[in-house]
Amino acid sequence: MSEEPVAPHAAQLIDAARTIVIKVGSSLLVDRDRRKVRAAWLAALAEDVAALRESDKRVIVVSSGAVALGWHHMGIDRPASLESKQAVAAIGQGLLMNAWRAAFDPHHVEVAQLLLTRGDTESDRRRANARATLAMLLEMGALPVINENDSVATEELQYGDNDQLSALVAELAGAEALLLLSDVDGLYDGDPAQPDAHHIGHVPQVTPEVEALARKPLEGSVGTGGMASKLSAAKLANERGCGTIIASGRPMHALASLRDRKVRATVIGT
Ligand SMILES: Nc1ncnc2c1ncn2[C@@H]1O[C@H](COP(=O)(O)OP(=O)(O)O)[C@@H](O)[C@H]1O
Ligand SMILES: N[C@@H](CCC(=O)OP(=O)(O)O)C(=O)O
Repeated sequence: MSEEPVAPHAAQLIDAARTIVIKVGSSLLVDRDRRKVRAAWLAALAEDVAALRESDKRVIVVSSGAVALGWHHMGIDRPASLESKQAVAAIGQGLLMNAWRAAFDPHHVEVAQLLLTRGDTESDRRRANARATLAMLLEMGALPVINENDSVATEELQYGDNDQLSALVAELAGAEALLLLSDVDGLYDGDPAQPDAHHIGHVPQVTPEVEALARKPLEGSVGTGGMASKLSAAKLANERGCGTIIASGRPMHALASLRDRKVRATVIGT
């Protein structure tokens, strides 16, 4: 008699990994009403990341938020053109790094900004450079906080969104786990806002049927790409042997709760 396979929990993937990439979306970092960083939330995440590092894991952060922070800071409407997004990103990126630095200061962790464009991971020479810098930062004990170089990346140089970037960073770093912290606790078989939608705990492989579950991003959301881009990032990471977790970063200490198996998530590709 064959036994039903037990779905792996996200905590297992994190425990087994030596290197973990954590992607934080704009919707988590930016308080839209107060038009600034959710500092208390970020401080709680920093505490969890510091604990993860203490358990001998190498951690890399991919952080969104430059565009949303820049635009909120300037008190303007959401920018529509590429140039205006690039301009507000140049304002927001500094604010974003200030927030990460303030959050990690109590833990005596140096944060290191790394801004990448598509060209940095497409050419062999530049990929090798980025990989070497990343390895050196980790050796120094710094916490790399990576974002797309929004202010210079024109369309042909763009990754498009940070979900894709985080999968490429996972490859650069040889990570075994990619954690996509979002405003939703994983993949659903329908609109997650509807009570009849079911949570999917484990996706062994991103097939076209799985991809078809992703719905269009909501009007007015600060995130980019929605669930479709998370699934495509997961597929890319899986192809490189890196398991992916989509989890909610909404609650305080979301990472610790995940490690303690107090919350659910979607594990993809293991
Ligand atoms: N099948 C689905 N399951 C879960 N969430 C989905 C699905 N389809 C679309 N979504 C949407 O994807 C959103 C997460 O993506 P996004 O807004 O880009 O967040 P982030 O800022 O974290 O990158 C969720 O808020 C949810 O509304
Ligand atoms: N590089 C952009 C983020 C783009 C992006 O993918 O945003 P999100 O969907 O919130 O992860 C920024 O810092 O604003």
